[in-house]
Amino acid sequence: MPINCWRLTAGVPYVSGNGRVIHRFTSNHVGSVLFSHHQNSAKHIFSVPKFNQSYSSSIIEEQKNLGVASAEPEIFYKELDVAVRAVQMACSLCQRVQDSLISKSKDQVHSKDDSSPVTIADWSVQAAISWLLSESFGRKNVSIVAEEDVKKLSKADASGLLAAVVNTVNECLAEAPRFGFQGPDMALGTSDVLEAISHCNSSGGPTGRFWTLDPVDGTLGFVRGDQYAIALALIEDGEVVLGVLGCPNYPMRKEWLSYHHRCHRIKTRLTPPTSDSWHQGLVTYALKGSGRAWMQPLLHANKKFVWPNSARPVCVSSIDDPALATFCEPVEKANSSHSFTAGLAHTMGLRKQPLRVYSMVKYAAIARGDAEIFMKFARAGYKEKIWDHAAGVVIIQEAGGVVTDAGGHPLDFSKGIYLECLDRGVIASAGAKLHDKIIRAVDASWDSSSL
Ligand SMILES: Nc1ncnc2c1ncn2[C@@H]1O[C@H](COP(=O)(O)O)[C@@H](OP(=O)(O)O)[C@H]1O
Ligand SMILES: [Mg+2]
Repeated sequence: MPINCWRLTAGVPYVSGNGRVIHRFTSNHVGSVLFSHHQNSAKHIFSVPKFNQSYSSSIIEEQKNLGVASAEPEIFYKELDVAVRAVQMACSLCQRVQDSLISKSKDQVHSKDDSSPVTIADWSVQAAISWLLSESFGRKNVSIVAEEDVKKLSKADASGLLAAVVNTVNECLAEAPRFGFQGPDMALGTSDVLEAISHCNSSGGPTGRFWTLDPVDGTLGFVRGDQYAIALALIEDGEVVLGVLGCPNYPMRKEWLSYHHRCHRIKTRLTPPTSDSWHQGLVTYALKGSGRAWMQPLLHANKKFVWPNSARPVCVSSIDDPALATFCEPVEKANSSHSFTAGLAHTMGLRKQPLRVYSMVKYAAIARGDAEIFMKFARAGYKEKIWDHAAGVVIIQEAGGVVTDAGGHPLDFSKGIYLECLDRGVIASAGAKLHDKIIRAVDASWDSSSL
């Protein structure tokens, strides 16, 4: 018998120190733990982390009340709980940095070796989430594939930048108790922050459990004061088992998605927020196999996070007539061919203007029913990264939608950091009928395209 399984007995609840039921194993769970390769998962669940357990138990109860999960995905409740609260914290961090970018100077935007933009928010979110996951589950149990590394931060001339990152991480972690985490005993030092960022150096693969993190997806949108997302997913044996997307500027009304963020702010002022605080930003999430996806508003300043934090289920659109459907795509034509999608739209009879939005907010838009189709066709040779899709894929699927490559195959998260073998592009849609039409249209147009 694998270590740590001695506590497992079918049907017997594990009761936390405060007497609340944390986890009730069914015989299936015993089986899945005993016979999976992940003996650590038992330890993972039963170890007493440096983490407020009342949140763990309350998510289970609240999620059951909300009907989020049937029996099977129960095993990932704690991971989901931690992931949602960590992404909430990251949203708060990013909002502060974006506000300062907009109101102060643009010299806070830096270039990576590949010339793509990066800001202190990218490194700070990666450090903060890495630290929170390690504190919650134990450092050696946490493997993360993430976008940023410390190359630029470690250069001799980057001391100011590094100090700003350390400061931002500590500001964020100072808020940990509000989100149900125990913060660090004392402020993290430079080496702690660099270590937390570098810890995200997993390269994924077909077996085992690892997180994917895009700390600021759509950095271009972020620095332009527009849409961006924080994307965290958990992958086990190549399958995405949970996804969380923080969308701090996701507007209440879908029409506002295509406006510049400044315009959205003006609109928000014109239409005052309602009492349930959905006016700006949300976190959307799903557990694989639960048949439900959820969204909840960002936590208001000074409020304490309490599940379910006004969560509501989200569902894809029921529109299956292309003439009524909206498709969304990247803002930058360098990231996806606008001319190819315009041709597809024409072939399929899509009449509406495309909704062009930065980042994985597009996945949230499909899951919430604000648009029916998302298409991305990158230039030949570009390899999609797993952190740019994992969280969004499971959220759309659990909200009732479909995500495949252009050949109709599921995206394969088991091949390392890239979506290797991706056939031409990524397609997400609200349902099978629309999906089939897109795939047929791609087949009909591909050979005459320049892609
Ligand atoms: N040439 C390219 N082709 C396709 N995708 C690209 C690209 N260059 C960057 N990207 C990816 O597109 C993401 C932005 O998505 P979108 O274009 O939908 O806003 C980027 O995420 P980051 O901003 O996290 O680097 C990056 O991963
Ligand atoms: Mg990205």
